Amino acid sequence: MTAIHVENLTKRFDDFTAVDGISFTIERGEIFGLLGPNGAGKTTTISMLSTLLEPTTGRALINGTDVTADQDGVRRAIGIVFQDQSLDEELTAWENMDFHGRLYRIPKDIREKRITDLLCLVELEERKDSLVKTFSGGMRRRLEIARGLLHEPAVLFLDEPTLGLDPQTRNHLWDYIHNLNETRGITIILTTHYMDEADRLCDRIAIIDHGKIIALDTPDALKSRVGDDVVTVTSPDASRIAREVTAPWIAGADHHDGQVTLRLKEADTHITELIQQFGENGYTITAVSVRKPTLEDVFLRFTGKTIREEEATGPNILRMKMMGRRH
Ligand SMILES: Nc1ncnc2c1ncn2[C@@H]1O[C@H](COP(=O)(O)OP(=O)(O)OP(=O)(O)O)[C@@H](O)[C@H]1O
Repeated sequence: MTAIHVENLTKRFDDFTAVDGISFTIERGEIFGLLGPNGAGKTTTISMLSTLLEPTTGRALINGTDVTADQDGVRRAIGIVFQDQSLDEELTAWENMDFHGRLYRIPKDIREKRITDLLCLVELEERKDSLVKTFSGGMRRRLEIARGLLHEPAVLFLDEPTLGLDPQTRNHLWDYIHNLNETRGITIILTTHYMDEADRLCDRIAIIDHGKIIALDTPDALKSRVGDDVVTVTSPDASRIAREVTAPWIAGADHHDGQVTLRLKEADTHITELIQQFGENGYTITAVSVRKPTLEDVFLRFTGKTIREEEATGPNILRMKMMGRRH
């Protein structure tokens, strides 16, 4: 059964195209990740899917309901947790939940039971009467997730769910999200620019760059598309190495940041031969590391850039500054 169907969805802000004709389908019960650098178009995409922004062109259906034609219908079917915290600091955890439940006109007895259940689910039941302003970042995120689930949505949107949280809290939140999906069968669509988050949580991932989907598949399939092992060489001669080193067992090379990333078939067998070639050609080598491919390599493979280089590009930073965004 299809939970989300997106066809040629596009969003333009004046002459700037933030989301550029993307199409994909998400099945019920999937955890689907939109992965990409800052400014890639992830938030704009889920803002359109959750009716907060009107698409410029294209179509999106949530549980069969069109996001433009029936906004109320879509809003009933979804829960949203956005990057910017939207809890009322001066209210308690319980009051924040209760207020949300009233907005959705959930009858009192059902509302109270669900609030109790959800506060237990996110392990905040003992703090239900504490003011939100006394909560840590992780506790606030958990409360927001609980609140997003109060009207029992079929689809939950999480925009950068662990942004700015410490690694331990991030790990905890991943467990909650996973658990939610397993026990309640909720379809989850999340945006992230953390590779490890996407890898660990998502059934499938769409990698977005400059408003376009550049790859879409399961994390394992994406990594296997990069194929082979990854050898990273740090060297002042990085660009020469990328150009000059060839062998039948080298599947490709990318040069970035004073490093060369070589994709090797069976690195264990060929690494000595490779290092020998470096010596013969007189390259200066500072460090060599060998590992299995990650989603970062997938991004590099499809865009020719690392996600960090992408984040640091001038136009993105300028555009965000002009918009007064916090990134
Ligand atoms: N209201 C707007 N007006 C003009 N440009 C916008 C607007 N909203 C977003 N953009 C631009 O559209 C592009 C995509 O932004 P979006 O927030 O969707 O990216 P993102 O992938 O979610 O990044 P982040 O990780 O920073 O949230 C960015 O270049 C952004 O500056």
